[in-house]
Amino acid sequence: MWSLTKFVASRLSRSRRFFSSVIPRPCIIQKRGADILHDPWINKDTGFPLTERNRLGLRGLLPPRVISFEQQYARFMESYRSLEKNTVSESDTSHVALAKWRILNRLHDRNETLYFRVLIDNIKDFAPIIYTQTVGLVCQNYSGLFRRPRGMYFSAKDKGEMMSMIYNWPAQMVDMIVLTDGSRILGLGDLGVHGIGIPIGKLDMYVAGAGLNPQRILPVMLDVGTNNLKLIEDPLYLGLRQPRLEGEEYLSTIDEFIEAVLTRWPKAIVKFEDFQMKWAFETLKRYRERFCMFNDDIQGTAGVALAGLLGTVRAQGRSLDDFPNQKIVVVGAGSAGLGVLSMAVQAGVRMTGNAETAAQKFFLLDKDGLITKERKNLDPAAVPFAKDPGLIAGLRDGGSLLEVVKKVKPDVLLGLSGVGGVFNEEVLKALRESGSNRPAIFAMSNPTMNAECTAVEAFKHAGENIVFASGSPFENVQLGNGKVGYVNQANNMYLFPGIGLGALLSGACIITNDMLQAAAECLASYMTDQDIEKGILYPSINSIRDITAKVGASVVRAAVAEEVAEGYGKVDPEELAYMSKEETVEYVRRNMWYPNYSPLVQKK
Ligand SMILES: NC(=O)c1ccc[n+]([C@@H]2O[C@H](COP(=O)([O-])OP(=O)(O)OC[C@H]3O[C@@H](n4cnc5c(N)ncnc54)[C@H](O)[C@@H]3O)[C@@H](O)[C@H]2O)c1
Ligand SMILES: O=C(O)C[C@H](O)C(=O)O
Ligand SMILES: [Mg+2]
Repeated sequence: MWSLTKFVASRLSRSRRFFSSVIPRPCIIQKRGADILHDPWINKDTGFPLTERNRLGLRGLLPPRVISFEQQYARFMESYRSLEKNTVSESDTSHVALAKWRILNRLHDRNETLYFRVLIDNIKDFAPIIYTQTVGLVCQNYSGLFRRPRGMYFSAKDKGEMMSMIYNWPAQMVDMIVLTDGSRILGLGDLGVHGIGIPIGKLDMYVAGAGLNPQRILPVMLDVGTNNLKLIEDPLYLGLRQPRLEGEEYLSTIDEFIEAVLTRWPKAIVKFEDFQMKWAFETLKRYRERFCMFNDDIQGTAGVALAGLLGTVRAQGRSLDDFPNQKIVVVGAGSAGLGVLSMAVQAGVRMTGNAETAAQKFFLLDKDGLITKERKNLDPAAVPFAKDPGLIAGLRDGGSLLEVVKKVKPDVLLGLSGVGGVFNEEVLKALRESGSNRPAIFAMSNPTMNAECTAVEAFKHAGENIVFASGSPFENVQLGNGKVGYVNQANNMYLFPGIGLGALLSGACIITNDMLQAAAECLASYMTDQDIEKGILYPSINSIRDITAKVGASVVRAAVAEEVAEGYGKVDPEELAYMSKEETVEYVRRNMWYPNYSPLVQKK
């Protein structure tokens, strides 16, 4: 029972926590001298004050002048901006993007505090470089760019050794692991060990967007081989040059890794990222009831898309209850497309109470065209969305996207196919004729070249009245006469930070559908009617910490309501349950790490 004494004690302990987060906490270290300068977690470069230089054996190892954090920051930004200015006329955009990534990565390797501060303050400019889209290019060129390892690598050759290997990670605690096997990196296919760039980029977004402590995150590559022949034949390829493990061999390798992780850090959250569809679904089914994990491509994407679809209904001037009447054509029946449809159906069922009709207005296509009940060898996950061919006259199994758009006359066209340009001029013009008062286009495939269409193409061919969202960033489109076609970035980056932080701070033992649903609904309700009328479905990424505080709090509250919250640190589930909505947001906000130089104290 919740007692008054406990209540007062909890308030006191909360205020103690509050004060301790304002006064910089000392960081206890065991290193000394040059070792400190080579450790990006604690290095301050020329920012070490003289007292610390004396105490830590740094005197003489640095130029004599002490440069303040603000000066270091300004100096970095100046060199970054001058690179930008000097390359503005270069036609090779990928060369410029990689140069920008390199300059940020060098800082990341040297001084994490400064790196994360510049990232947080300039997230809108830097997210497209350290995350989607440049991260795709980085993965494609990984062997050439590799200088210094980051994260951990477990391979098929490490079977039997993973339990001891996990103890090689230098940090005592890990809160969040992002794991990939490199088999479906963005829309770029199997990139093998080069896919490590994705967990690194995602975790950078966790630190910037959710305030996870960078000393408690771990990017992991599970190298089970690659089926990309070009990589296997490349003598400089850094991964295993063998075909991917399959079947039981594959699953037992993942099992071994998971067991090792949970033995060392039983409360770590594991986010699965960019696994090919069969393993994405299989591992989610295998693990989701056993420990705190989620699949970002299936579940994070679904929440962001659902928030955008609900925003679209509002942008069309309809009531939210009208959502189940939206005709939605989804192109791509993979992990992301099926994840989106499943969550949209769950939302429809909640609104109508009718499971039979909830999927009726949703149409699904894969590389072989429209999926109907006549489809042979249909993946079980796609079965609920297979249409009766007689539903609309002229619809047939394998029907092309153009045929489907002409016959169905959808309100929404949503692409998660990984194929650039499939929303071509004809398709977009057919959507314009659909009769929807404000059709929406979600070209969600990444990176930019894999987007189903560009923003300019969408506004040009489907009309100026559309709502547009893409997975990778595009500039807003100038429509003439001062009118602007707004571009939204429908990317799971809006939700995974909040899902992860909410799971961590509630101490959830698993991540439930209700927690994911709460996250999506929170994001959907973030936007004002004025923004939505303009076609703005998602907030600016500049507000990512505020979004994450609210999303994270809704995840915490859902975890408590479902009784899967076990508490975090000294905050027990009862205390979580007692918090009001606002207090929960405050609790999440207060637990976000923020980059400041801490006084370093050497352990004797
Ligand atoms: N914006 C986001 O937040 C987000 C999130 C997850 C995935 N994605 C992107 O979505 C894409 C797909 O990811 P996934 O995990 O579902 O991949 P997947 O490989 O599991 O599925 C791809 C699907 O597209 C279908 N397809 C291929 N060519 C097609 C064509 N010409 N027409 C219609 N369908 C076609 C395939 O049959 C398959 O069903 C990737 O580009 C990925 O980057 C974006
Ligand atoms: O990585 C992204 O930008 C989103 C998504 O997880 C993807 O796989 O494309
Ligand atoms: Mg992904």
